[in-house]
Amino acid sequence: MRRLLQLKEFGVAYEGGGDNSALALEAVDLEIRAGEKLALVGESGSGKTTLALALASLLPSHARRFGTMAWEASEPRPGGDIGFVFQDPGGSLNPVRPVGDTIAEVVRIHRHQDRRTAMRMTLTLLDQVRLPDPERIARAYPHQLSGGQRQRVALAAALAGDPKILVADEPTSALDTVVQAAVIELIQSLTTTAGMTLIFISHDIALVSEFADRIAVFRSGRLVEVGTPDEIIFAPGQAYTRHLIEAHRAVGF
Ligand SMILES: Nc1ncnc2c1ncn2[C@@H]1O[C@H](COP(=O)(O)OP(=O)(O)OP(=O)(O)O)[C@@H](O)[C@H]1O
Repeated sequence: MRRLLQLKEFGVAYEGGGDNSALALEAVDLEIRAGEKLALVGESGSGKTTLALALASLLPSHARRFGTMAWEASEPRPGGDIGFVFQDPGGSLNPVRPVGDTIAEVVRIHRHQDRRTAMRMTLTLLDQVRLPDPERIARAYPHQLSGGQRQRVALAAALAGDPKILVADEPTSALDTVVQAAVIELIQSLTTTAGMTLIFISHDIALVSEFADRIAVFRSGRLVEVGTPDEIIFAPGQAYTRHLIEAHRAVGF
């Protein structure tokens, strides 16, 4: 697989008041490959979201980056080259606009289309994320949709810019198990078909081992280990990874 990006000694610190400059990521060496499904796992606060935001150049202004992040091609544009799906789909949908308008705006801006074409492409996107009756969904406001429908709409909005990379940050943790499985299957098949790189953030190592090409395990801002699901699940090299797996076995994995 072609290399997309190389991180070397990469880190991020959020600068607070006084000496409170907290290291959210530290000394990360990681290669990301074009078209792979890379899962970032680790407990809350381990730096997964910080890494995703850094990749998309979306870190807040009080964050300081160090080390190197070298893209093979030109640095991607957030919203266009990189699409984001968050845990709470409400965050990427405007509560006072029909969802179709939100998606169509992304199509207009990033695919340079006129209004009419953008709306037609929006209906196609809603169909691709397997929402029945796209016309009706496009006219709906976010609060009129179920959690699973909202997450599919958020996925359509993330795909609207025709991204090369899709970052999904705990996209299913607010959904029930059945809907969760369907949304994951959808993300997986859409990214595979499009040859898109998927960066999937989760604290659930069992969940990601079902579909990821590689799993990167983070703890306290450091990359603990990275490998294929077989390597990570059946031959973890680090005690922390074993602990994450045991924690899942304890609840029936
Ligand atoms: N905007 C911010 N300003 C200051 N500190 C932050 C900010 N965002 C994150 N942090 C801190 O950086 C560290 C890493 O947080 P991050 O959100 O990247 O972790 P995470 O692994 O994605 O966690 P979670 O699974 O809970 O989303 C944490 O200590 C967090 O408190």
